[in-house]
Amino acid sequence: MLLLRRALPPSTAYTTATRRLRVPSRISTLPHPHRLATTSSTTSIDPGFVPRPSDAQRKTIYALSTPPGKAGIAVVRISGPEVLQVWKHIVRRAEPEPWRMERCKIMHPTGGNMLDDGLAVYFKGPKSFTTEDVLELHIHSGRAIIASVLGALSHLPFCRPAEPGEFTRRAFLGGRLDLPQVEGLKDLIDAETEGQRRLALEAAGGAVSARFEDLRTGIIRCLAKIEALIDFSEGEDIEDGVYEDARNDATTLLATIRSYLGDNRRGEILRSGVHLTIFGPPNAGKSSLLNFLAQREAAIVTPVPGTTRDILELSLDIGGIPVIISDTAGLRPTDDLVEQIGVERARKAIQAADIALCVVSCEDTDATRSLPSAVADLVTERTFVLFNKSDLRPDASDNEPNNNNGTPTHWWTTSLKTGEGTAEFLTGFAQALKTRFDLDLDQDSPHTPLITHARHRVHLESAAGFIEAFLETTAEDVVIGAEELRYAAQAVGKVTGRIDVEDILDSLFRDFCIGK
Ligand SMILES: Nc1nc2c(ncn2[C@@H]2O[C@H](COP(=O)(O)OP(=O)(O)OP(=O)(O)O)[C@@H](O)[C@H]2O)c(=O)[nH]1
Ligand SMILES: [K+]
Ligand SMILES: [Mg+2]
Repeated sequence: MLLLRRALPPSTAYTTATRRLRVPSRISTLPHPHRLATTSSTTSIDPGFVPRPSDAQRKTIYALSTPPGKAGIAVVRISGPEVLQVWKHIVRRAEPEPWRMERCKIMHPTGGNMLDDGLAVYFKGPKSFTTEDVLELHIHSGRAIIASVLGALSHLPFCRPAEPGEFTRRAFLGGRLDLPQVEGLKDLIDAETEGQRRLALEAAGGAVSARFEDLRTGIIRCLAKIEALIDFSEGEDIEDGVYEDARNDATTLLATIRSYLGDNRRGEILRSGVHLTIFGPPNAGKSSLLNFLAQREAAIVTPVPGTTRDILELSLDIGGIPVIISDTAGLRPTDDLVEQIGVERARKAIQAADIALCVVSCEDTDATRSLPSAVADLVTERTFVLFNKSDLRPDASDNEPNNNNGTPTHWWTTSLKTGEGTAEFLTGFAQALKTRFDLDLDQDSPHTPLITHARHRVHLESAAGFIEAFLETTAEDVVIGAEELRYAAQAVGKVTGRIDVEDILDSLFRDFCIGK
């Protein structure tokens, strides 16, 4: 069978028979050589696809949408088909005017007692967050009030408490949000730095999805050309050069995907944080540096070499960039079993880091600034160097560090004891990180990284693989070529959660310029 040529993940398996039913009739009446070739018994449903439950199965859900505790207001959100019933039972008024805040008494549905004096707003579906009818109750935020309102809702048989993330899930299922927007929304709530906020806002607003969708449509356009060649042989009913056109399109698309993938993981790093490992010989001042950056006594600092054993990890905001810093044991040969384990862990942490900062005491280096042998070999193009304890060697030069392997690196000189050079180090280091990861947070960068989750990278890599496979086929293999493109489109579609190639293919096919 033709499709066995490449091992395909089961999720991309495709039922050609069902697919073909939706191709426009004037085309499907023609012979399809690949109809026989690509029949498969597996279904085309992606494991990530969640069928939309019917309204009958869908209960009305409620939850407190603000953090619990004492505050000015709390918002209880209710979503589902019975929202107007909820209104009737606990606000006890005529039907609400949609999207208008109303002052109201919130009543217990069975007893006659009033629970709070608050505000309510009704969002009529589909113009709501979940696309269902939504009611928001703005009440005073206090434990007893919140408990009484949630308790009252639990008395309504058609309501149940929402599961974690269920409002957003319904927004996704209702088509209000696609997957990058859901991810963006979560990242936005989790954002702790300016860079994270901007990146997440872009995703939540749909700009990221639009770029993935452009890519997917581009692949499908290319596929439409190949499909046309299958249905009409070139030169007969169809313009010349269509095959070449499709190949050129595919080459451009591949270059675009490659450019997205070759982003040094900027988006993922900006979202989840730069992993920075501090390393160096014992007593260089590594833990002192961690404490200086954290502005608190997070790590134990003593004059005893070998003080730090375990890795100590902290998350910090350095110039708008989230940085996860690891302080490690000083590197030296040792007979102490515990210290040996610490040194081993330090080496692993250096390897795993996005960036390493090698701290060396000015006392441990000479006028040529040769790095001690224990650390010189660990310097790579991802390493920055800090010469510390400049107060102990006022005569120290300011030469570039010499690691004997010629790797150029950024370096600074400080005294963490007197504070000399620390301000320059801080600004220089933040700038070096921005440059390193191409994170220009000060301007509205036109080249915001596209990939912010490992999931995006996996699907784009797989799409690139399929397009490459298409480019390896020849004009005689158009049937296989079309399948490769179809898989490529599906791989990109998995990023946004849209995997149905046929909808778009059909419409493109209809517009496709076929000779009269
Ligand atoms: N004179 C001077 N002493 C410093 C400076 N920075 C740190 N120290 C001292 O150097 C000693 C070692 O500092 P640590 O921060 O514990 O060094 P470390 O590299 O973490 O050491 P280990 O964890 O043992 O590998 C402490 O007594 C610090 O107070 C500096 O700039 N000048
Ligand atoms: K020490
Ligand atoms: Mg230490």
